[in-house]
Amino acid sequence: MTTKLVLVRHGQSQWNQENRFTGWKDVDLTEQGRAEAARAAELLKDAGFEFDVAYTSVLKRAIRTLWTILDGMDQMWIPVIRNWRLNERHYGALQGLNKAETAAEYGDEQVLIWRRSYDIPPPALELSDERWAGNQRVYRDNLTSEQIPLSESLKDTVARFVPYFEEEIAPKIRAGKQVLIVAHGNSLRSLVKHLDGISDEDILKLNIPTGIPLVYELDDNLKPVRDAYYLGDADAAEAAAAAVANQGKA
Ligand SMILES: O=C(O)[C@H](O)COP(=O)(O)O
Repeated sequence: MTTKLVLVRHGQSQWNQENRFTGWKDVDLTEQGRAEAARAAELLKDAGFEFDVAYTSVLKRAIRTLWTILDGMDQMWIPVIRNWRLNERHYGALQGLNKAETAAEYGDEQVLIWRRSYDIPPPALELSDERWAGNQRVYRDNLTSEQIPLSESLKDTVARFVPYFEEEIAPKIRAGKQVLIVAHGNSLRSLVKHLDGISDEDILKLNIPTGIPLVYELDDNLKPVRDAYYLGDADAAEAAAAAVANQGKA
C-alpha cells in the first residue's frame, strides 16, 4: 500500500519578512503568509486530499497556517495535535538578529554553518536571557528544564522530533491515514532527512520554501516510492527554496 504524507512549512511570518532568525519566537503570519496558506489549501483541495489527522507545533505561525489550510479545504473538523517537538529549531542567541546583518558581521560562511550545518548549534542563550523559553507558560508547564533548549543544532532537532514522528505519527500513516504536518523550515528538514535518508553533509543544501505543500508517497516501511514533490508550479518552488538559501548572505 502507498500512503501520502503532506508536509507544509508555515506561510511567511513577520520575522521571515524582516529576515530575522526566529526559532522559538512566536511571531505571526504576514498578509503574504496568510495568502500562501490559502493557496496551499487550494492546491491540496484541487489534488483531492482528504486528511484524517493533522500535526503542528505550538507556534502560531504554523498553527494559523494549518487552520487556514483546513478552513480552505472545509476539513476543520479533523483532529489536530499540537506538540512542541514539531517546533522550529531553537536559534539560541541568534534569535531576533537580522540574517544578512549577521552575515555582514561574522561572514557568509559562519552564518551558513549556523543555519545549515548538521551538528553545530548557534551560540547559546543564557538562562537569565528574557528570550529563554522557560519564561513562557506553554513550555514551563509542559517541558522539563532539560527539554527547554538554549540553542539547537539540526541534530538536536532530529533527536526531539524524529522519535515523536516514529512513535506517534508513523503508526497512523502505516494504518493508511492521510496525515498533514504543518511545521517549520528546520523541523521539516529534520524529518525530510529522516524520510529520504539524506547524509549529514548533504542536508546542508536542503532549503524548504514557505507555504508550499510537499507530498511524500510512502510504502509500508515508510520509504518513499518516488521523489517527494511540491504541489503547484515546480519552478516557483525551486526559486522560493533558492531564495531561502540566500537569506543568510550579506
Ligand atoms: O527560525 C528561522 O529563522 C526560520 O524559520 C528558519 O530559518 P533558516 O532558514 O535561517 O534556518
